Amino acid sequence: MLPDLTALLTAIQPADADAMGRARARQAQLTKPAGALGDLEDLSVRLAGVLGSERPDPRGVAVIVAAGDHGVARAGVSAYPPEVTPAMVANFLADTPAGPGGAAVNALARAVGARVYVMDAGVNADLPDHPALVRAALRRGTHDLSVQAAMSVEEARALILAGAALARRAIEDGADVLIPGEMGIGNTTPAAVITARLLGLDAARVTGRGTGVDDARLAHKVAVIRAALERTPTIDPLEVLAEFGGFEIAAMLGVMLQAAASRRAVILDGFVEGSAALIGVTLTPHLRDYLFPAGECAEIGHAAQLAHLGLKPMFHLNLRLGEGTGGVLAAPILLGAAATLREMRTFAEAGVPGA
Ligand SMILES: O=C(O)c1ccc[n+]([C@@H]2O[C@H](COP(=O)([O-])O)[C@@H](O)[C@H]2O)c1
Ligand SMILES: Cc1cc2nc[nH]c2cc1C
Repeated sequence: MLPDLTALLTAIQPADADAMGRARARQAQLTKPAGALGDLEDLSVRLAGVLGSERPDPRGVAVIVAAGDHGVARAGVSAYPPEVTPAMVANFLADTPAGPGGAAVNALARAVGARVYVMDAGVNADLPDHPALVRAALRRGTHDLSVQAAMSVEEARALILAGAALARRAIEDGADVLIPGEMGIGNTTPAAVITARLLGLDAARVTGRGTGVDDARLAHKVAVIRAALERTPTIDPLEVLAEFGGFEIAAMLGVMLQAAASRRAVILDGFVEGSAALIGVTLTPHLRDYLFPAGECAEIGHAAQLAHLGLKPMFHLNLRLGEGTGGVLAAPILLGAAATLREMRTFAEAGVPGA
């Protein structure tokens, strides 16, 4: 394996089991009926393990939206044309009366106080300079994964490291909760190929409607995904990423790996993020300790990803947008879980009978 990526993977250690033990004990003494905070209790204990404290006090929340285009998008697998990808990057950066960015992720991030970072990981157009645009593109769009490798392993590695570098910047800027997000017309196709290969599932079980393809396009999409899977039998995670992935998927993987190496929490949005996470846990199983799935998204195949990760989503809102939107919406839930451990009093402290 390549040395800098090896160092990043080696730095990912299991979550702090002692802190989790103390957090679990503390949750049991807080002023509420036993178990009454439901799934927030487990979330708070897992976050205690990530941040190494039974009173976790996460600072900021950052969403890193990586954009990339896909050769396979020309094969008719999406309901929208690839020109949408660079146009949406401009939308993420646009001046609007409400503030910077006119996309769903911008509006939701403003609503919950999350900071938005935007990366060109390899879109199809020359983007105008913008102070908030992080340039990491090696070329414009991947090759068509149904006929050849989407990218080289070297390109995959470079994008992973670019994602990791931007995650380090977000952490330096104050983020303890990181949300990888993505924009890329066609990218539910690479996500489905990666998921089918790493989970050993048939293409039809993991191929969803993405932006909303009709039945005919869905059948064509399954055939394109089968063609990709038949091209190569590799199960090596970096090769799977290079053969079938996208530049933004590689960048999101880098965000996840750096967050875990730096002991920060990662909120997982949808199916495309899930495909990056599957590659990540195949590279290093400890990554799982740092992942917090937001909602179960409407894309079929997401449930199989979450089952493989052994992680429970926080809500079911039938989101199927991407951009990190579900992750941003989940941030207040995770921060709320931390606040219970940190700020609630115990039965003994509050003098409430019934401990
Ligand atoms: O991540 C998801 O769960 C998700 C599900 C459906 C659609 N998307 C978004 O829609 C685009 C991919 O859909 P498609 O049909 O072009 O493959 C891409 O820009 C994603 O951000 C994302
Ligand atoms: C408009 C639009 C916005 C998106 N955001 C994420 N994927 C998207 C796909 C489309 C088509």
